[in-house]
Amino acid sequence: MAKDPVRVLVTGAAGQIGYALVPMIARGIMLGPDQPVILHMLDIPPAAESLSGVKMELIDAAFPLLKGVVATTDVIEACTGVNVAVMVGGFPRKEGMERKDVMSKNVSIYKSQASALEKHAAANCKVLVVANPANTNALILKEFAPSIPEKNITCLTRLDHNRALGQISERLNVQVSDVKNVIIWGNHSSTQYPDVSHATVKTSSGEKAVRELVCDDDWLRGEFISTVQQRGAAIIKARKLSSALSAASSACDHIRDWVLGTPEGTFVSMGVYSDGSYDVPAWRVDYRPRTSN
Ligand SMILES: NC(=O)c1ccc[n+]([C@@H]2O[C@H](COP(=O)([O-])OP(=O)(O)OC[C@H]3O[C@@H](n4cnc5c(N)ncnc54)[C@H](O)[C@@H]3O)[C@@H](O)[C@H]2O)c1
Ligand SMILES: O=C(O)C[C@H](O)C(=O)O
Repeated sequence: MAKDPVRVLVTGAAGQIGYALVPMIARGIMLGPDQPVILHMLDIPPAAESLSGVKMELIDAAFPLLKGVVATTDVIEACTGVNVAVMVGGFPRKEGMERKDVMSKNVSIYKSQASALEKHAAANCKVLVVANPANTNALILKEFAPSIPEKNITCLTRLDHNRALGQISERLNVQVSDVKNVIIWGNHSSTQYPDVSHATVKTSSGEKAVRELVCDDDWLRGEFISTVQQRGAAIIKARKLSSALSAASSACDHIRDWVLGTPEGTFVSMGVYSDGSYDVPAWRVDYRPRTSN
C-alpha cells in the first residue's frame, strides 16, 4: 500500500540552497524512494516571484513522489501540518566574514518562525536548522518553541562531517563510501573539532583505522582540521557564493539518517541540544543571553 505523503517545509526556498534542495526532496533523496512528499516552500515577499518560478519548475519536472507544492510568503500557511522542517531562510555570509557576523539578521527570523512551528506544525515535527549561525539559530528556535521536544530541534554539522570524509578519501585515495565514523564536535563554525579517533576505512583486508592508514599525525592534527574548519570560507572565496549543493545534499543525509537510521556500526554528526551526553556539558538555563526586554 502506498505511504501517506510527508509534509516537508523548506524556508528560504527561493535561495540557492533551497533551489538545490527541493528537487532532492521531491526525488526521494531525503526520505526514501517510496515516500511521497508534499513540499511547503516559504520565502519573503521580495522573493515571491522567484519562489513561484521554483514551483513551476517542480511541476515541470513531474516528480512521481511529489504530491503537492505549497509556495507561500505566509509563515503560518508554510508551517501548517509539516512533519519535517528544514530552516534555510536567512542571509549567508560574504567573503571575509565569520558565520557569527550574520547573527543579528538571522536570529530574529528564528524567533517568529519558532512560534509558527510550535502552533501549526504536526506533533513530533523534526526540525533541522541550516541557516547560520546554525547552532545559535537552533537554540533560539528551541527557546521560542518550548513545546517542541528538545530532541526534535537539530542543526546541520553533517556538511562538516561529509567534508571530513571527503578529505580522508582524497588523502588516502580511497572511495569516500568506504570511509566512516568521523565525528564533528562543537559548533558549525571555525572552532569546530573534526575528530578521526574512531574513523575507519573499509579495505580488502577488513576495516582499518584512519589514523593508522594516514600515518601522519601532524597532518591529522593540523592541515586536515583547518581544511575542514575553513572549507566554507574556501568555497565562498572560490564561488563568491556560499556552499549550496553540498549543503543541500548534507541536509538530505541528516534527515534521512535521523528518520530512517544508519547502517549498524556507522555513526554520523548532527548538532543537538546538549543534555550532558559524551561528557559535553549540558546546556544550562543560566547560559541564556540576557535580553533588554
Ligand atoms: N549549516 C550549514 O552547513 C550551512 C551551509 C551552507 C549555507 N548555510 C547557511 O544557509 C543560509 C542560506 O544560504 P543560501 O546560500 O541559500 O542563501 P540565499 O541568500 O541564496 O537564500 C536565502 C533565502 O532565504 C530567504 N529568506 C530571508 N529571510 C527569510 C525569512 N524571514 N523567511 C523565509 N525566507 C527568508 C531569502 O529571501 C533567500 O531566498 C545562510 O544563512 C547560509 O550561511 C549553512
Ligand atoms: O561558510 C559559510 O558561511 C556557509 C556554510 O556554513 C558552509 O560551511 O559552507
